[in-house]
Amino acid sequence: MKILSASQIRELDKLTISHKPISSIDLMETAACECVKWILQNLSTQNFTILAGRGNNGGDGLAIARLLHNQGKEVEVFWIENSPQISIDCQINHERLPKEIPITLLNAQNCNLHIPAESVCIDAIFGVGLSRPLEGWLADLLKKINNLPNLKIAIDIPSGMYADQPQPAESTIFRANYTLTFHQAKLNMLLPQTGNFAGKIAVLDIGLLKEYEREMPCNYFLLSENLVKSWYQERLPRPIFAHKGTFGHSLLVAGSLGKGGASILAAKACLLAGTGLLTLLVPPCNYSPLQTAVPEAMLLLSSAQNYIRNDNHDFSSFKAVGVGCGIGLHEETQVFLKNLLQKAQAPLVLDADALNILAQNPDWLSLLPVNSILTPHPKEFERLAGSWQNDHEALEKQTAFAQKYHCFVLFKGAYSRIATPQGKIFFNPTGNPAMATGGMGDVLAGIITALLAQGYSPEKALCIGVYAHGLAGDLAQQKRNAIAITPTMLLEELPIAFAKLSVS
Ligand SMILES: NC(=O)C1=CN([C@@H]2O[C@H](COP(=O)(O)OP(=O)(O)OC[C@H]3O[C@@H](n4cnc5c(N)ncnc54)[C@H](OP(=O)(O)O)[C@@H]3O)[C@@H](O)[C@H]2O)[C@@H](O)CC1
Ligand SMILES: Nc1ncnc2c1ncn2[C@@H]1O[C@H](COP(=O)(O)OP(=O)(O)O)[C@@H](O)[C@H]1O
Ligand SMILES: [K+]
Repeated sequence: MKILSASQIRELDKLTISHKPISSIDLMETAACECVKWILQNLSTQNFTILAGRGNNGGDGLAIARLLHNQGKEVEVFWIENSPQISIDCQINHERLPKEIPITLLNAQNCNLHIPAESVCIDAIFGVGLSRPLEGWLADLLKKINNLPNLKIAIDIPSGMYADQPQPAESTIFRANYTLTFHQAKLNMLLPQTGNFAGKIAVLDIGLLKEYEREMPCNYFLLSENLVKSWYQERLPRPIFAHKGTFGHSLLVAGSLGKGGASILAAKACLLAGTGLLTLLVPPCNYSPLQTAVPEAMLLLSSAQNYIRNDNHDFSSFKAVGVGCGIGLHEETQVFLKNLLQKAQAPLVLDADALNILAQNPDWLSLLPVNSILTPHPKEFERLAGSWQNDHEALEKQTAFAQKYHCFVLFKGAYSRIATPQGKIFFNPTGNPAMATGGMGDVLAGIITALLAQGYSPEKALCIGVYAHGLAGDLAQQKRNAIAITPTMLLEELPIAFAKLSVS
């Protein structure tokens, strides 16, 4: 699914209104109905406080107030005089508001509000029409509301957040628990500096015409379950006469003294993600735990006791190579990596210390085989590509890096994003904060390597792997409503995540 800019969304709104038999006021009604449907399905609360502006986002808010009132909910409205202009559809919805709903006008002179603690606070002040940062009494009002303990829901986008522009530092933004957004998530909701303000995102379909969307140029996409399923199922069902050789032989180069766990996690993930055969190149110090924890894996041993060195092993039979989890930065390990980059015949996944070694030897980036996959977390990416002032600059750096070195760059975190050498960015919707525990990335590197070994293209292996990893993380988190999950808990759910992707 495309992540359009605010101006493209407005254009799509207009095209829908002019080509579909629907007026703008009816489109607003649809949007409000979808919000109310979501609220009734997800919350049992009786009281609602609506903060409405004077643009179309405010119009949505006033329509939501009416529809909630019609459902027997206790509703009160604060109408915020942010501008002398009132949009036509907002005015119509103001006139449609039942008299029983108390409405208070808030402006610079009168900006006191009291919201009962049990009331859900709905933000319909500004939508994608925000044209400048919030200032003065409006900014103060939002700060005051942000400090209240009430459950908060933003309509379309939290007020004060730009949809797709760099957010000025120190901006005041409504801090939502949930954002009910129309048609698609907006770019800034998926980026670390602004995304926290959106809370959990629910995308509501309001029937904007998809055929016009197809024509709109766009480099940003959100991975959808359907797309990932269709890619994953390209190599399913497994043939009846399949054998272990059918699904590729993976090599994982992982581990060092004190980091043997990384190789175990990556190895287990690689096996569960379906590699036919697995070999690990490890230092002898990790030998016994690995043989015990992962008896399915074959081992090649480094000639150095505690780290990996360049021993001129023959890697020609491997279909995919994952390198980096827990390998450390020993100079001989660095020589090994350089040699691997020069001789690699199979697609490569570079994670963790393989990336840190590259950051220490930037000349070697030119040795990266075309279409290699790099999986940095933000700190690792900063070491590779330099620091950034804001999320949009980080996005540009990620895109430029992938294009310059003709590689795939996964920038990990919430809404992990994948940059392709062609300049596209895919955001991943699965995963959750309970996954912020050490070793999660090792599991992911093992999964992606296994998918490459099975013959998926680097782009598809990466997208499927990231989506399935997050899905397994969601299943593990939901099972126990856990605040934190371990990589081992995620591994238990991995077969279920892949099973979900196997059915249409
Ligand atoms: N048919 C449709 O199109 C549909 C649209 N839908 C809804 O419309 C929303 C977009 O509506 P919108 O374009 O009217 O803009 P909106 O965000 O309400 O605000 C504009 C107003 O705010 C003002 N303003 C801006 N910044 C300000 C600031 N910092 N401080 C103070 N004022 C500021 C600005 O004033 P101005 O910049 O002109 O001074 C103007 O008055 C969209 O998010 C969705 O919720 C749905 O109903 C589906 C159908
Ligand atoms: N808040 C979050 N939401 C979604 N996914 C997360 C979150 N925090 C961490 N993850 C995922 O967990 C993994 C962490 O990887 P990484 O930082 O490399 O871990 P490690 O180096 O400990 O193995 C990434 O795939 C990341 O996307
Ligand atoms: K809003």
